[in-house]
Amino acid sequence: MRMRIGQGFDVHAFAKDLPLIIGGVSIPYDYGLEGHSDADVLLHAIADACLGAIGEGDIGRHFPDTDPAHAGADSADLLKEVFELAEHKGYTLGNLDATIIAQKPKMAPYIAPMRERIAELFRSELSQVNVKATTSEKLGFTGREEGIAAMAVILLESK
Ligand SMILES: Nc1ccn([C@@H]2O[C@H](COP(=O)(O)O)[C@@H](O)[C@H]2O)c(=O)n1
Ligand SMILES: C[C@@]1(CO)OP(=O)(O)OP(=O)(O)OC[C@H]1O
Repeated sequence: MRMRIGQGFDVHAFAKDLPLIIGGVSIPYDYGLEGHSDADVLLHAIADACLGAIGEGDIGRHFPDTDPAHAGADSADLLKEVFELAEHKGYTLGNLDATIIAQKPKMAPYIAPMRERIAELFRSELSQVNVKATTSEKLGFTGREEGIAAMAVILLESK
């Protein structure tokens, strides 16, 4: 069996009057995240991890933020395309683990639906996907509630 590991990291800034979508799940909150796409910071970190594992660069290379075609894109569609690239190379998901770094809002109620959505996008079992959240104890840009960061590690397997 061949195994490939990848890691990803992403940050988006909060802005008023935008929807907050993380891990493909809409979270009711006073602020959303700014971006060229729907700014789903978690799915972007996971997409970068997946692209890293297959040696295919990063999300900005595949979906440039200068391309109007991706304006307001649903990041689930972008991640689906990224994983299809991995599938074409013969890979399936081994497992993935991700962390959302956010002072607010509380992610705990949304972790289960995020895992379900991500497992669905990777055509995998729930047990292969783990999502965590942490504050940064009020330190740094996440602590000042200026934005949200996410990181992900992925293991892809091929027979
Ligand atoms: N935005 C967040 C941040 C954290 N959590 C949950 O709270 C636990 C404690 O967080 P600390 O940063 O104080 O260690 C953490 O383990 C998460 O379960 C959360 O739901 N949403
Ligand atoms: C996803 C893309 C493309 O719409 O735009 P953003 O939503 O700004 O997100 P980012 O994490 O900067 O990654 C790459 C982009 O090209």
